[in-house]
Amino acid sequence: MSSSSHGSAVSAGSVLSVDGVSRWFANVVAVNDVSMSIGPGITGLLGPNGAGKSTVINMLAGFLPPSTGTVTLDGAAIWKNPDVYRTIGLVPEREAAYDFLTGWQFVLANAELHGLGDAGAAARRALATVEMEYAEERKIGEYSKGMRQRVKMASALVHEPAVLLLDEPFNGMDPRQRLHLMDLLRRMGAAGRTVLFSSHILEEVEQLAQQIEVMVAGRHAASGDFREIRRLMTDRPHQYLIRSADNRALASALIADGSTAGVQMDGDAEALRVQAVEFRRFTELLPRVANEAGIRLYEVSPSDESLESVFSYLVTS
Ligand SMILES: Nc1ncnc2c1ncn2[C@@H]1O[C@H](COP(=O)(O)OP(=O)(O)OP(=O)(O)O)[C@@H](O)[C@H]1O
Repeated sequence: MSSSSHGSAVSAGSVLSVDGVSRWFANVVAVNDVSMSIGPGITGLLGPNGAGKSTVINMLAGFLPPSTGTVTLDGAAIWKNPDVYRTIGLVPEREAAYDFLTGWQFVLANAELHGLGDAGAAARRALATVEMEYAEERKIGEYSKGMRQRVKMASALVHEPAVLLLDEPFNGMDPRQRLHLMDLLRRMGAAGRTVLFSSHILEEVEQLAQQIEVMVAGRHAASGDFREIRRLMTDRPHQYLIRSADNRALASALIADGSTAGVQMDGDAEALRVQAVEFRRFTELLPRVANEAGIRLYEVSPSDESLESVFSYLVTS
């Protein structure tokens, strides 16, 4: 189905605003003074597990009130505002336990819950959008992970919302299902919808999102397009583990050059741990210094490349 077939019901240009929002559960601060604005097109909410992504999405969907601050859609408070709910669709992370229903029954029930005039037509349209008509008579319990995701998506789309929120939608999907969903979300974004999806996988977000919001440990760590986020990540200091024919000589040559922030010897000079000041400069510097000193490099591997270390760099910088 082409995106233009949804066009009429989409009030293009919806903007979600999170202003000075914190949310705590007993003594756990899940979201800590976060402000962000999410406009039309596709935005990725990136962060490691426990960063507070689901909590933000649940507040944006009207499932959870903020403890302090405001969450609004086009200026209207979202919490306890049924008018706003009518323009928001949520694809939750958790699997709803409706395995005994067929895809058709599940999507139709959602259309009826929304009180849509012609619930049958709305359910048919939503199932066609996610290309699930072929399996609509089968029970959800028999669906693959990707099919479940699509049927959840259809039920979030029955009322043709201007805003679509998806919590970790690519979790557990195979590459083909992932491409299919990406294509679908791109069409939603191109039709003027405000699409926000969460993920802890940078590559996923890079491929799809024009705008990226990064969260770490409840805080808003960075915001921008993927080039800006990439730049923040590659400009940060990097640690490398290096083995060479003469680690001591290489250490002195690197220290003499002054472009490294620190050089440490591991064990009995079996390896070097080098703190590079800047990624690009270091990748040019290291082979040059080694070459000039006549030292053969055996191994150069990044030692702090985990996503968490990248995120914590962003959050402390
Ligand atoms: N209902 C709740 N009761 C108590 N603590 C909660 C609740 N919801 C979330 N938290 C806590 O808030 C923090 C943020 O959780 P949240 O689920 O929002 O993170 P997330 O980024 O979505 O992570 P994940 O990808 O693992 O779901 C975590 O420490 C979590 O344990």
